[in-house]
Amino acid sequence: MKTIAVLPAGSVSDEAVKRLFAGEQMNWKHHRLIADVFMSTVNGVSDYSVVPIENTIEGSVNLHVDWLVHEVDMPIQAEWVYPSIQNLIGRSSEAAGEDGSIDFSKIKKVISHPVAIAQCLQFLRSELPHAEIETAGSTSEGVKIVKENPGEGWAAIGTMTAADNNGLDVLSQGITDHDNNFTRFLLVGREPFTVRQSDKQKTSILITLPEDFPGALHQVLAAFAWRKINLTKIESRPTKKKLGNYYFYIDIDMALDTVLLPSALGEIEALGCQVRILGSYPSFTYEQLQ
Ligand SMILES: O=C(O)C(=O)Cc1ccccc1
Repeated sequence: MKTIAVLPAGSVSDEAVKRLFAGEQMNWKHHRLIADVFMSTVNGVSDYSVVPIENTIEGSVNLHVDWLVHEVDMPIQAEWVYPSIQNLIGRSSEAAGEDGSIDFSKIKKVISHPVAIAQCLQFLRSELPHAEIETAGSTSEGVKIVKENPGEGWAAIGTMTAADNNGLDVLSQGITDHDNNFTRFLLVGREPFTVRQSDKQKTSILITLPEDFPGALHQVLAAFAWRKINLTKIESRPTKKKLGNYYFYIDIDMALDTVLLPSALGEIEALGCQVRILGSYPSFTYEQLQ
């Protein structure tokens, strides 16, 4: 049986990976922090780690991209999309106004994962401008902290599953600032993912440009363009070695063994660029996982 490292039970990641492996017997290893989720697979304790990498509202989760790029050398084996529906969770008894309805002014502190907080900023600003905001390692950790501290008037942002698991109330449902809030997750590990098949394959690469080469990025993009290779994402991130030095994180809509792609990467290397393959893997839409 395969072992999967993921943020705690009731987190968005935990709900998401259970959809990817629906119907399979797996051994789950829950970790409080994303660093521990990564290290579990690096150290051979788990077969795969689950990494939320990008969100409709927040864009890339930079901390997680940086872990993938700088801290570990573990290939991406699958990607899939899952909705992040966030809710304000606490105790109705502590948040009840005179007439029994929820009175947000009674909530003194809101605790959650930074990405979940970022997804609900407008809600927090309009409904809870007085509340202190505290970050946690995951949404489910925030909910657990609220459970463990009755009488404080604290609330968390998290999933319905976490509210149920901890016997807390949903004070406000669906509080993200935009509907259609989806998160893209990566499965990283040493072995290919074979539980499901997809007709869509993607490849992720990092490209570092040579210094003092005007037009280098243009030439890199040209190598893809004239072969009609579709890029689904390109993002620059600091190399962390020197201020102003960047690498490019590129997602390509094609498997690595498709003839055109190795030739494009060869051309890019011939320009003097460094190319690192982060993985070539099946991609699943939310609909495919129903
Ligand atoms: O904290 C969680 O529940 C996570 O899985 C991280 C996260 C937070 C917000 C959106 C997507 C993933």
